[in-house]
Amino acid sequence: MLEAIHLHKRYHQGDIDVVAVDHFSFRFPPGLTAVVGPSGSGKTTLLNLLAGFDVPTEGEVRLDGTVLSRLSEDARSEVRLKHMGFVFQQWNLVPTLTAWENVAFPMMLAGIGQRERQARAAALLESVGLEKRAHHLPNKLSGGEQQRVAIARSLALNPPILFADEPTGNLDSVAGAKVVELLTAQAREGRTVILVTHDLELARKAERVLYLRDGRLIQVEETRPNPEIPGRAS
Ligand SMILES: Nc1ncnc2c1ncn2[C@@H]1O[C@H](COP(=O)(O)OP(=O)(O)OP(=O)(O)O)[C@@H](O)[C@H]1O
Repeated sequence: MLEAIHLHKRYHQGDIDVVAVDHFSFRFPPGLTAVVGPSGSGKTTLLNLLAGFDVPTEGEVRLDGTVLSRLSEDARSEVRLKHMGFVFQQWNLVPTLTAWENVAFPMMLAGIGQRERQARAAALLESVGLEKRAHHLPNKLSGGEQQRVAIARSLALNPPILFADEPTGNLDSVAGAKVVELLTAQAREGRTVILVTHDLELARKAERVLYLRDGRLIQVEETRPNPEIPGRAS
């Protein structure tokens, strides 16, 4: 379980202090949670704190009880490798590697043997509908296809948590809808998926929407009942 407790992040910009995240507390349950807010409201800073890329000025992020900011940077990298997957607005695929090699790459870093890498990369590309594009280089794929490769890659080590920061920002609406469908499918499988977006329509496809303003969590909207929670009407 990923949990933010009184998370606070202040930056110094010259003589002034900027509060990017202001005493944010939330427990992220499994399923799809969207984070929305205007530009500068702290969405990316929040994501960086939750993933342990950055450390808070006050407060803490706990992952299954472990406080991320008390770990060394190396230990936080290890936690990310084992527990978190990332999908960004820019697909960040390695341009000289094929779709298949891009998906297999994190598995190589994690020391997974070649046969298992082959089988898992093939299954992941199939799950995003790209088995026929496995041997294409990224520049031979459309933006939507590249993003689907990035999703397959983010799942390579089977992380329980998936962060997606504006994953549809560079895509047309059809390709964007497909990406959100894939993220929703991951959430249904029990992953904790955190989607940062400007797009309210997209956000409302999530089970809950967190509204940020000036770094503060101003509203939590439950958009649809979670069928996993007994006793709630569907
Ligand atoms: N490294 C930094 N140093 C100083 N100020 C920063 C830094 N990173 C972010 N900020 C400030 O913190 C605030 C929140 O920024 P952040 O990028 O988290 O917002 P955002 O909601 O992700 O914006 P956008 O939607 O435009 O990406 C802004 O006022 C920004 O200028």
